[in-house]
Amino acid sequence: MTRDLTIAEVRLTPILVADAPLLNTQGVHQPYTPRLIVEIVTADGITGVGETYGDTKYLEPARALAERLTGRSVMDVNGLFGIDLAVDASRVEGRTDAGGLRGVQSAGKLRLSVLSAFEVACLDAQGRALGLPVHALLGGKVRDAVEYSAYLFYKWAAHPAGVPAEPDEWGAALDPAGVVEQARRLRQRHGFGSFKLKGGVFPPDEEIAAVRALAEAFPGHPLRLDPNGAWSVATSLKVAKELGDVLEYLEDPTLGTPAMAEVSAATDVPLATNMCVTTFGEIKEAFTRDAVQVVLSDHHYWGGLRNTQRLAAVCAAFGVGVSMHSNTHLGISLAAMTQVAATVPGLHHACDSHYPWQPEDVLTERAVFVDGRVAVSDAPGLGVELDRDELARLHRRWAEDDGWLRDRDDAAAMRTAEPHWRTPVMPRW
Ligand SMILES: O=C([O-])C(=O)C[C@H](O)[C@@H](O)C(=O)[O-]
Ligand SMILES: [Mg+2]
Repeated sequence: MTRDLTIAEVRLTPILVADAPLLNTQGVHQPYTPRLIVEIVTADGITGVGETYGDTKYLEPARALAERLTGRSVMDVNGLFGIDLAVDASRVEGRTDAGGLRGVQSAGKLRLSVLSAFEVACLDAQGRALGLPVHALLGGKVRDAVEYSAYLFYKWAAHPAGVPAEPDEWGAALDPAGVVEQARRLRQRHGFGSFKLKGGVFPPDEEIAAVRALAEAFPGHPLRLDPNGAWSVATSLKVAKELGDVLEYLEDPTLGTPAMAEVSAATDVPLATNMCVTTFGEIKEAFTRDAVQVVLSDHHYWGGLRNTQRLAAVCAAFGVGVSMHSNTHLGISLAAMTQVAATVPGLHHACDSHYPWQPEDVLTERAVFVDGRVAVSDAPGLGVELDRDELARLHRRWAEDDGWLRDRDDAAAMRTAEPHWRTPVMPRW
């Protein structure tokens, strides 16, 4: 049967999803975070879905792109990336994003972050039309399940008093015992075998103590610590020395490729990054200086699933490991991450995912972790179905917001509890 894969309609639905009071070096997560759900509908009535950041700066170019897609084919993904998509560079150029902790912002990265959701939606639609899973469109899976790590956060028991929020079931984690307890619960619930602690929140000695406590509680399990560049070179080396025997890798201990290269030259602990290598243009300097040993890809800002595969190929050529970074995301993105991760031969580290922290989703069925792994779906497309009632409910929440939650800002969220808080000057320690 011949199908008409012409794009007939594009639907964009910005939503606000509940988020826990997770701490990072910039501040704390807001009680709700913006995401954008993209639906691409073909003339035949097949709908493909994608997901990306939902802040205003992403919504504006997403709307402009959506308007230009009708009449094109969902098969024309190369053409999609050729569309001249204007983004307002003055909103991003040279700035660090206010919560995402994904390195320096640029117009190019913003553009790719938008395009990635459309690419995923096109691939989902293609797969549904052809009766093939997305991994088959990407060359085929090399594994049947993708391993994820438990993403541990220092956190408050609740969002600040007076701030509307959903109930939190996890409690506080503000010291080594709290971190270990959180790790135990995440492992119990999802079977995770490796653990990543989001650091840069407390002075390094406290975070070293938390990682030591994890090593005692989970002997032999891979551990990572990620302060998002909050440390100087000297502090990074001190932490590397003290934790070298238990760390799988240290993630972005310090900011920028030159400083990472200095740390890397003086320690045997592998360094991972989702901050100094975030675009193809940043690879050459980082790899030739041996600044990083593992790149944490993120299909959102690397520009989709095919670019993730390209990144993995470049990493393989340089003998650099590859794994995946995560921001707050829902099940569409988890499905996309799992589909592409299934196709990457040299994926030797468990991927990051915030998904366990998201009590809400826009899918009819939540993704499940078994032994810390998500099974690779062989159903057509991404293998997920939208829950339209839930999508509408989360969109209403976005529509009714007065604007303060529509742009993620972890420092602003922190100020609701600590009015004098400012985004810290780096390095903090
Ligand atoms: O460096 C990382 O792994 C991240 O940036 C992940 C997230 O942004 C995380 O730190 C967060 O959401 O607070
Ligand atoms: Mg990181």
